[in-house]
Amino acid sequence: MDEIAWPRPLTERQLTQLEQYRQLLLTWNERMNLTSITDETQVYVKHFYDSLAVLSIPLWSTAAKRGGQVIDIGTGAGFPGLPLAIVEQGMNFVLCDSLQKRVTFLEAVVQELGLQNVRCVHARSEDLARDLEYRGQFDVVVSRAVARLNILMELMCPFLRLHGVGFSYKGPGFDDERADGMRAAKKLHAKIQAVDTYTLPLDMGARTIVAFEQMSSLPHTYPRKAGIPQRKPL
Ligand SMILES: C[S@@+](CC[C@H](N)C(=O)[O-])C[C@H]1O[C@@H](n2cnc3c(N)ncnc32)[C@H](O)[C@@H]1O
Repeated sequence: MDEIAWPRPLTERQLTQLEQYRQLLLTWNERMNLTSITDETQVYVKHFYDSLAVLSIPLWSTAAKRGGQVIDIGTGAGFPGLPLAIVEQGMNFVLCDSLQKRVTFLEAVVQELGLQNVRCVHARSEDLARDLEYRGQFDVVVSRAVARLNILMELMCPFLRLHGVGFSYKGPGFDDERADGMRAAKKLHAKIQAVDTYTLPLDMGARTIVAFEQMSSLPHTYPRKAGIPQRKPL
């Protein structure tokens, strides 16, 4: 994909791993529902470039310097966590999804690409956040296309260490989520630190990443039981 100016220059090895990933995605997509995007250029732009867009946000580097533990909530076919793990091989990634078949696919990709820095976990994030091996253990939490911000923050914040940073990937229309997101942030002791809107290469649309920081420890009542954050958003 020569025509793409990546958020950071990629090595030949990273480009090869992305291409291997694309091919596995398309092959497995024939027998399970992983993505509706199958055109080569669109996979590169709407999945790979979009996943890596966070690398341009200064808070990513700050959080990465503090420590290298990252979790992706509702990763699906691996976005944004897996392209990030390919590029940030010095950081450790947990990819979490509640659907077993997607986790099986991710494990196959991780093995095929020989990635040493990725662990795949089959769980609902509300349950995983009660496990002390995961709760409050991450410098960075990422998530794309899982829920509205006020719901999502309740799923993401419990994984953050003090001053850890969450990055929520949104479509172009974030404005209607802003007020609800701010209200949820307050209850969760988090602060929205940056809202970064960017345009995908080749005019493939606008996207937004919302970055928030965990300012003090999260009340133990969060997250509420699985399903409640979605039914009764903060
Ligand atoms: C629309 S897909 C998005 C997948 C991927 N993040 C992307 O951007 O392509 C949402 C994914 O979140 C997962 N999911 C939804 N709620 C979840 C929860 N509470 N815990 C873990 N995974 C969840 C679903 O199984 C699904 O794979």
